[in-house]
Amino acid sequence: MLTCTNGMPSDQQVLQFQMKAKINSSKDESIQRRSANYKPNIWKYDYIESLTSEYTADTYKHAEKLKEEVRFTFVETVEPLAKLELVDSIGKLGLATLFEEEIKDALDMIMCLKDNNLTIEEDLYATALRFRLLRQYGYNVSQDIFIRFVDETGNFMQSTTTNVKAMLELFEASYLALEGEKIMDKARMFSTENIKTVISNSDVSLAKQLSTALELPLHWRLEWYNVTRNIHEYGKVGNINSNLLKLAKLHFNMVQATHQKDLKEIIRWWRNLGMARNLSFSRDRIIESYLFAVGVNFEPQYKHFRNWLAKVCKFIITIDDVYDVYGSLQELELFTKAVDRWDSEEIQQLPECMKICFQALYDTTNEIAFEIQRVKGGKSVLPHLRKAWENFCKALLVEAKWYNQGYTPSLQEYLDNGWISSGGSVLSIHVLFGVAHEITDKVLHFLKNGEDLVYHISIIIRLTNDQGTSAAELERGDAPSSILCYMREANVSEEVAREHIRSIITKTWKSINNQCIAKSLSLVPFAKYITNIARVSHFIYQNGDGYGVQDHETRDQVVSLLIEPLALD
Ligand SMILES: CC(C)=CCC/C(C)=C/COP(=O)(O)OP(=O)(O)O
Repeated sequence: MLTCTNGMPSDQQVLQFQMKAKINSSKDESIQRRSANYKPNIWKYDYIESLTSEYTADTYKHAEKLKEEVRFTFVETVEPLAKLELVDSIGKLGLATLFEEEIKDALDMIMCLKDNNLTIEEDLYATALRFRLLRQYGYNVSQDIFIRFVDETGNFMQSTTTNVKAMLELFEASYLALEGEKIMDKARMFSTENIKTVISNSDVSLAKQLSTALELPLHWRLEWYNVTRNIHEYGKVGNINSNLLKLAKLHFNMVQATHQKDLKEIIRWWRNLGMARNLSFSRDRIIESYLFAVGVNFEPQYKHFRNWLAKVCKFIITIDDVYDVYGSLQELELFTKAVDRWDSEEIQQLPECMKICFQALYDTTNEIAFEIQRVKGGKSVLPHLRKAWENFCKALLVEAKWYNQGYTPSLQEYLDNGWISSGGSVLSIHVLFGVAHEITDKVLHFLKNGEDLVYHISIIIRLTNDQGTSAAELERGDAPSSILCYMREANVSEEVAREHIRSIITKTWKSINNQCIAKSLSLVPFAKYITNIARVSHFIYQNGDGYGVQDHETRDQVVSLLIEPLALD
């Protein structure tokens, strides 16, 4: 364990830890390989491959009937606040993709409303809900709708604090802020403080609900990852349209059944590839990689997309382990060169497992490029995929060099490289091609046009990953993380550095909101799915290394999302 005086490691301590695990840079067999001590995979592939879930034509007919009933509920619901709550429930129950037109009609109508048409009694709650939903669906509503809750000093009025529901909704709304929106900054600080006060004075169940909200705002969460919990909560409260709840359960099970089929295919691919056997130092986490892909896009018709993305996640992690755990600097330089030239001749001098890794990356990427071409048609994507892997490996090499030299960069220097080593660009480019209907010039144009969005999403991955994994990495003596860089640069404790990193995450989300809302990028489907990458990352690293360590939230999420169907009644 790294023990620090005043919470801060000394230069000597940091160096000691880095040296303890330093890679021997010779290439002969006596090389002293490191170990990250990753535990073996916990999932029984045979069991997952044996899962069956049958949905008959009758089930589909029943779901269609329920859909019609819910459509009718949209027509019947005329009161604005009730309409907003319906749209909110539909999203939280994972049904938004079934009612896109109805949601658009409802929000178009809400967008045109004058504020005083909303229920006076629940004014702040209704206003905040309206703001959040409109921005979530890409409408550029102004922060000024909150002005009437603010006093002459610019602060939110204390009289609003008595309504917990309103405070919570204000908190959620504040995370859809754009850069420079002062009222929304005040809203975030004011609601956070008040919710903390309520937590200290409330019963266990309310305190838990509020603490969960404070941990991660809705805007940073994936609706699909929370769907079973929401179905359960709505069922408990009991004040929800029963057709909506029935449809949500049925829809969830039907989607889960398609995911199980995809997952079996991925498992077969992974087992045949034999990488887990040959690269035993690396994390054998194919199920978590598939969960990642489901988080980015769960919609059943995007089967190919999930297949490609799960493979990409798996390679990001494996290659990261090759650079962080296994390879000597000389070996990593050769590996990077091979990826750069896309040529297996370059790897002949490498250890067997690195050859296998390169060959598997090479074959899989060529296959994905070929399949994208076959399924979508249009321009060739291979040069773009290659470039993304090349940049990723080059960024990992920079980190390996820092590590070898015992060098800790400034936070900015670290981030200038770390956004690329986060894998954000590799993931985003596959998302872009994976959801496009055809690879046209317009799609390729997004590679330039969407650069800022990809950068900010990558920063979120990098920082959430560092928040979740830096403690273990520090202990192992890995390359520096953003937290260590800031601790050393600003000479502050780990706690202060973590707070600073959290504030950069909040700021980065505002830039993402700017891209998606102010520049209307959220109307482009790619942007929505690319943004989901950041949300998956928040989930995975929220309480530690949810990817590498399989005994926490990620495992529970795999079970509830991919393995266990919901009881229908
Ligand atoms: C699941 C996916 C695709 C995550 C993307 C983030 C990433 C590059 C993780 C690598 O593992 P790590 O935790 O060892 O990170 P690093 O070595 O980059 O700090």
